[in-house]
Amino acid sequence: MPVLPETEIKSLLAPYLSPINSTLLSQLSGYLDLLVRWNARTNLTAIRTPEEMVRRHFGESLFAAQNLGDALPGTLLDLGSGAGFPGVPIALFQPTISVTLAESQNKKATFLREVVRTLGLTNAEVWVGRVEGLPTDRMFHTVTLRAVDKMEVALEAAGARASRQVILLSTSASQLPPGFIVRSNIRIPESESRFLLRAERG
Ligand SMILES: C[S@@+](CC[C@H](N)C(=O)[O-])C[C@H]1O[C@@H](n2cnc3c(N)ncnc32)[C@H](O)[C@@H]1O
Repeated sequence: MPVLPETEIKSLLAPYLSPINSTLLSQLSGYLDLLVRWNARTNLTAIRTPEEMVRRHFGESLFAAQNLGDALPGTLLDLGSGAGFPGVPIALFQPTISVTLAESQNKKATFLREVVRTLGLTNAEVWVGRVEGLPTDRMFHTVTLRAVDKMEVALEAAGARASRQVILLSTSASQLPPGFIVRSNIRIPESESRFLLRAERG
């Protein structure tokens, strides 16, 4: 039995992504099952209910994927991916992008590998470790950041790896990596104070 019926996942996601195709819906359902099961024994996310996981984690990530659309070419680094947000939903939504999920905590990286394997995500790979440890010449068109602690340090690492743009899913646009300019800043649905910000290399 899935944790939530697909019809319920679809209606919870409606403010963030609509319409939603049946392949994506079934992949998200599989992802949710894994997340709930793993989260019961190892702490991957502080959000505990499946409904909130769908709204907050899947919804915000898919909202970014849909709104950025053509602005998401080539390669993407999800810095501090945690349980896969926003990188995994973006990889599911846009199979033409090659996504690297970077996560320094082993238990979360192990979960990410399981997600990639179970969902058959051929356009995603997992980097276990801090992004600062990636080969120095490894650059990405886009770097995404969501809820990463020590934002100043994370922004510097993001700026060093992004050849084109950084995407922030956060409460504030007060900080950006040096040399980047805000191109768009959209409020996330069902939230008063969370924004999807895109900043390009100036
Ligand atoms: C609060 S979690 C958020 C995870 C996810 N982005 C989300 O929105 O649910 C932040 C994650 O970033 C990881 N992290 C922080 N700095 C990192 C770095 N420099 N390289 C790789 N992972 C990092 C931490 O291990 C942690 O799992």
